Amino acid sequence: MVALRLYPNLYLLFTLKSVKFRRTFFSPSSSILPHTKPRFRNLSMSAKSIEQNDIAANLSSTWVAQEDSPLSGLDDVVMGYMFGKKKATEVAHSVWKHVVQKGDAVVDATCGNGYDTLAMLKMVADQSKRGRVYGMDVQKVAIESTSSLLDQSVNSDEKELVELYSMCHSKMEEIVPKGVTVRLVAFNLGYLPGGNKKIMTGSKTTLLALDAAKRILAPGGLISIVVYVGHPGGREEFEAVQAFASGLPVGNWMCCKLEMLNRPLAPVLVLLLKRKG
Ligand SMILES: C[S@@+](CC[C@H](N)C(=O)[O-])C[C@H]1O[C@@H](n2cnc3c(N)ncnc32)[C@H](O)[C@@H]1O
Repeated sequence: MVALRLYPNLYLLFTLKSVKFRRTFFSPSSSILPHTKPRFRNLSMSAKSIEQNDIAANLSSTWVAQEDSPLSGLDDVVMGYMFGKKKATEVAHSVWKHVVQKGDAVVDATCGNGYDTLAMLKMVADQSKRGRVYGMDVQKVAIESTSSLLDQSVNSDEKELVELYSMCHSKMEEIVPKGVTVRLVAFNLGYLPGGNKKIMTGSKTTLLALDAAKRILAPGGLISIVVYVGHPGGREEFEAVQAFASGLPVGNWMCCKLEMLNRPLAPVLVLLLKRKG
């Protein structure tokens, strides 16, 4: 039930898009994520303010998944993104949480300062010590930065689950042992924040790495790519990623992107889900 007072078009459009996102991308009937069963406690909303931010706050507090739902939290972060309050990387982390399980092996293809590596480690680490994060970056300084962030943030048992390599991600198959089930390969493209902006990912190696990721990814797994279009070469790289994603066979892959249409320089999140066999 939706109570419309002011800005009815905006309100209604938002609601329909949210439903569409949930039903198409995380359809409970989908074969890729059988453990996802979205159940929503309360779909009723009331617009008490004419301010867009108030509407956003209203929506996020009322349109919530049940705490025991595997999709708990994802709606809020997607709505936060739509209202300019959450970044593409935050949406990416939230999606990862719904795909990655404790004990999984995952790959951080662009470690940078280690924030993604740390987020992945938290998702896979448990008492069993089976989880693994394979992280890589072409820059040694990035690997050092990642290692230092892990030292500050996790205990030595958890850190042991991470393997860091100073190398190009196009060679990821050389470090992930054959037979390991990789649930997530994540790319956060571009240059190292606070580092040398001339050293950045490029279309050619990114495409090679995406091909490698495709080969090592387990059915039901996810390739997540945050693409920055605002720097020189960024738009071309985005187009290469988009062409790669568009060419994946629909029988085996579900591919989508999250893009701000009226902020052409904002990062774009591209998600490639490999269907289960
Ligand atoms: C935007 S940063 C990654 C941010 C990082 N994930 C984080 O959480 O801080 C992009 C990184 O990609 C790295 N990079 C560039 N080309 C690469 C390549 N061919 N293989 C692996 N890493 C690469 C850069 O050195 C840079 O550190």
